[in-house]
Amino acid sequence: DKHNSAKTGFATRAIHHGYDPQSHNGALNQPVYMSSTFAFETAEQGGRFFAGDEQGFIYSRIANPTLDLLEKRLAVLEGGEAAVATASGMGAITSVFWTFIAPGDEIIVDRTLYGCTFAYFRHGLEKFGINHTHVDLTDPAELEKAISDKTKIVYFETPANPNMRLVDIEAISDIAHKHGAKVVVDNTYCTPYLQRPIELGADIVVHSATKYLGGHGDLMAGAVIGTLEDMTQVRLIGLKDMTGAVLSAQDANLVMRGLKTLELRMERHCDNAEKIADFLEKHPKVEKVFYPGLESDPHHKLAKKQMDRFGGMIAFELKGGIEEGRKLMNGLNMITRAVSLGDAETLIQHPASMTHSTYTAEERAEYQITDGLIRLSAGLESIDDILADLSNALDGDQ
Ligand SMILES: C/C=C(/N=C/c1c(COP(=O)(O)O)cnc(C)c1O)C(=O)O
Repeated sequence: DKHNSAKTGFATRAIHHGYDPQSHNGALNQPVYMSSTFAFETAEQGGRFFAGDEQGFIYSRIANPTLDLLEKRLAVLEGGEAAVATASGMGAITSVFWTFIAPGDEIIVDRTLYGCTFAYFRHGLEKFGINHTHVDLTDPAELEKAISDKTKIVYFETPANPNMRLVDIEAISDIAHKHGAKVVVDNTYCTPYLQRPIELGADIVVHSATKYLGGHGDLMAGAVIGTLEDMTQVRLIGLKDMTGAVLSAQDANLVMRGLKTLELRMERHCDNAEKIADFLEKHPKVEKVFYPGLESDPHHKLAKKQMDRFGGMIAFELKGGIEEGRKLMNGLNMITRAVSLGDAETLIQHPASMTHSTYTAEERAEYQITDGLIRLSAGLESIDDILADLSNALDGDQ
């Protein structure tokens, strides 16, 4: 229909792509197919669907019409050919690796990863004889040194959760492709509104749609975007047989509702984060702020090159380390002490003891996740209220 073209604007595609109300009794909102299985017209048709000789819905662990529309939208927004929706971000990540990796394969992963992704490599894949090497991918020369023709996948987040380090997607992809490795980028922190790794050379993008894409803290979901060939394998091997991490039709519908305001929300997340980062950088009790939008940030130049704006995530350290950090977090009234990110509510947490507690203290030190680091997800509240809450917690009499 008229909105299938990738040439329309981001918000138009997020709202209209792949759906024509006239094909659904005029229903403006897409129907939610709460159906686990699908009827075949004839026994022969069922056989043709299973054999792949004819396209049709069989069973919702394989595909579902509601998920199909979400997947079409995510693919067109990320600039990929196809997508697979999953029940969580970890479901997306593990479905990719279980599809493409076998014992003896080598993978190269960045030093800084979300805690459970780190645990999957360190305590999961290692049990199955997959050799993974942590490389500081913020320096492409380090990848050049570590990669070999046995390397199957190069994996990273940019900006990295939680310390906001950036990886040059184009430079890393060039090196990885010289050795025949697939580049998998976790684009959760940016969303395709701010950054499109496939346009920069990545092969596969994964998301925790639990975060900005859903955007209202009311669902768990994930997504994988890439070529039709790769996504067909992720669907039929990784998702169908290896993880079963199937997203419900109801939550797929909620993710699509989130997508309709993604452009609006990311603009406000960025507006608020820029003001918060500026406030923190100027505050006498703050030791260091990690935000790619700050001129002082070592990754600022790369951020301007590969990100359209600088995102809603901030990391910072107070003078006096985690003791002062805990006092700050406990002194907040509106800003919420909670893990996760990308919600309408501004969230604050302590990675070393929470989202990244899967690392040992030595690993955290080695992978630049300091004990004093605080992570803040800038929400959509009125900025004056956010700054007043932070200011009171920093300076107020506690
Ligand atoms: C509590 C969860 C946090 N993060 C999660 C996360 C996942 C995993 O996504 P599910 O939680 O499985 O949807 C994947 N990729 C990235 C960059 C993430 O931040 C958190 O950091 O606060």
